[in-house]
Amino acid sequence: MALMIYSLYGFAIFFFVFWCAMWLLHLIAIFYGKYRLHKKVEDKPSDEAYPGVSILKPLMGTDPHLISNLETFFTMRYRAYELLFCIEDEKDPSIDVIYNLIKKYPKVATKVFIGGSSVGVNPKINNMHNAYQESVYDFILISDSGIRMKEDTLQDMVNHMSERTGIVHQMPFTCDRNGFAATYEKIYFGTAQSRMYLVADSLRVNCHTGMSTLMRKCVLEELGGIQTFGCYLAEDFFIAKTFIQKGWRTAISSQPAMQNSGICDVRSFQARLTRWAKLRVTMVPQVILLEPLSECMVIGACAAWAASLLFKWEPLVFYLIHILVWFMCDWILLSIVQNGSLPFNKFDFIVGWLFRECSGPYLFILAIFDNSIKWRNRSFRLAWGGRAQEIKPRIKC
Ligand SMILES: CCCCCCCC/C=C\CCCCCCCC(=O)N[C@@H](CO)[C@H](O)/C=C/CCCCCCCCCCCCC
Ligand SMILES: O=c1ccn([C@@H]2O[C@H](COP(=O)(O)OP(=O)(O)O[C@H]3OC[C@@H](O)[C@H](O)[C@H]3O)[C@@H](O)[C@H]2O)c(=O)[nH]1
Repeated sequence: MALMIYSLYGFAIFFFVFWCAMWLLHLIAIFYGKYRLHKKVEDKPSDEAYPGVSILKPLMGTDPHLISNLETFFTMRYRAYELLFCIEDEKDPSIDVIYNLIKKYPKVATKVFIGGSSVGVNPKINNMHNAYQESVYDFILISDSGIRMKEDTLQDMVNHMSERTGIVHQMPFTCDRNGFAATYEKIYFGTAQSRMYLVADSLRVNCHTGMSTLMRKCVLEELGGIQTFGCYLAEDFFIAKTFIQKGWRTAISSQPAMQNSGICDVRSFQARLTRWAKLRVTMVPQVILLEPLSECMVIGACAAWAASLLFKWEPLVFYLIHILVWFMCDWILLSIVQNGSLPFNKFDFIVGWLFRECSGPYLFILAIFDNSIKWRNRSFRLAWGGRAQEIKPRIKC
């Protein structure tokens, strides 16, 4: 009996301390976000201070926004860069889009690589490998198909590349788009994910997401090139992990990554979140406990129970106040990340936020109990540690 009482009190203290720590994370994210994001992009004294950058654009299929997203790479204000388009399938409709843009902007240095190679399991690495080998500059920017750049985004990223920094990445966020799915995506990236991303970056914890990331090529070369990471689906996490082990720093840039895919629906976004959660679970198994506990609805319920046991506080009142204050912190953080007016009103935010908060733990549970992953047109099985194996690999002619 005594053991049971001690255990109950032990759990209650653990939940209450975890709950307090989550408020600390909220505060760190808000202050760090305000300090770090959306700073004016400074000009270095001379143009020569800006190194050349080889930009790898892995493409697969088109969407209604692809042409305008890609066009932003042709109109960047940056001294020396080359655009290396990578397409695996020679019948891919994105090829026409690229050639039209190349015709429109003949002064921009571009190359097109069709066919990919087979250096590992990760199809994005396979797609980019030939372009990586042909890249001529000392810095590599890997940029996913749905990313939009401002004129000064590349300059902003390079400005954050200090002597000790090996990787500068953009914190994932989204462009303004219409509809509930777009609201849901913006709320997810601007609240739950930004909170962890900003805290992780401020504490120098590896949170590198590879959708828009600038790297030193010499370090990649020392590690054997991008093909070294082809055995992982989450190549981004392992690249940053290895850079850090070699003594390099990673940093986020001041502008977040503006994702602007023309395909925006709740189901495919949830499939993407579940895929990412599966990757995190196999790479860092501690998240099986940490992630659900860091969710508003879950930690709120645990802390309400703990507070009623430890301090005899009314649990329902505690829970409702907890949700309200969490909601307000998220609104503040989202406003900081957006840095301007939001494309939806407060009612849309309430609905989108409640949907995100209630569905988050459910999606995570789905991810834990299934180690198979579908990414675009391929399926994989994940093993502990993060290595992946393709299920029924497609035969390439
Ligand atoms: C009181 C402590 C609470 C700690 C809660 C920890 C919850 C950790 C959750 C997320 C960490 C940030 C993840 C951001 C990236 C998410 C997107 C993603 O999954 N991208 C993958 C695909 O591109 C990519 O491969 C993943 C990269 C990062 C993986 C990070 C693993 C989690 C590390 C957790 C360590 C604790 C962090 C504590 C920070 C306060
Ligand atoms: O089979 C594929 C799949 C994807 N890709 C390319 O890889 C990029 C990212 O693909 P998606 O948008 O489907 O996927 P995500 O946004 O979820 O990717 C993210 O998660 C997994 C990590 O490995 C990636 O680095 C990260 O960008 C795109 O540019 C896409 O064209 C391929 O080239 N081949």
